[in-house]
Amino acid sequence: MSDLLATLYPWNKAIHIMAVITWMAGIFYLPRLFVYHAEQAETGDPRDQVFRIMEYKLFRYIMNPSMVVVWVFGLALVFTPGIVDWGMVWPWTKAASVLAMTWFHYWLGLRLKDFAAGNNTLSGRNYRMMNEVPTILMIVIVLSVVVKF
Ligand code: HEM
Repeated sequence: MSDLLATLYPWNKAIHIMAVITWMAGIFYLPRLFVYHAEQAETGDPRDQVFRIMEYKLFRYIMNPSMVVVWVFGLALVFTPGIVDWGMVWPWTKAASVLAMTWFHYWLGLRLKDFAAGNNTLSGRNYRMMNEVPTILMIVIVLSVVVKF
């Protein structure tokens, strides 16, 4: 198994990075959709329906599958011999940040359900502020895996 993971390492990393790109595209875009949904579309308005469809499709068909692929191939990299040294700091900062990113993903899913039920209580400003969360996490993750402090 270890030999197979070592052989597949560059492929697993390539797939991991491709899935990261698509997951992050959704993670950054969905809160922006929520900003405009909260500010520009009253419940029942035709624009409300369009936002609901855009948000649902982005979450269900892009973000959910991408997140699963990121996790599967990320864990394959973790179990590849010689890749992660748990005596260093970077695997811990990366692990904490990816768990927080995953929490953020599910938090967006809950807000999506609020909009779908006409129960959104957050303002455009709230969503703008929450948009900073994945930005900070992404910076910590990339520094962790590239600088490897
Ligand atoms: C969700 C669970 C995740 C796990 C378990 C995971 C795990 C890993 C591991 C073990 C590596 C290999 C590091 C190496 O080859 O030295 C890696 C590479 C990488 N990861 Fe993740 N990762 C996850 C999510 C993410 C996320 C959310 C991002 C970006 C926002 C990300 C960005 C990267 C990048 C850019 C690399 C390539 C680094 C390089 O080779 O220079 N990963 N990941």
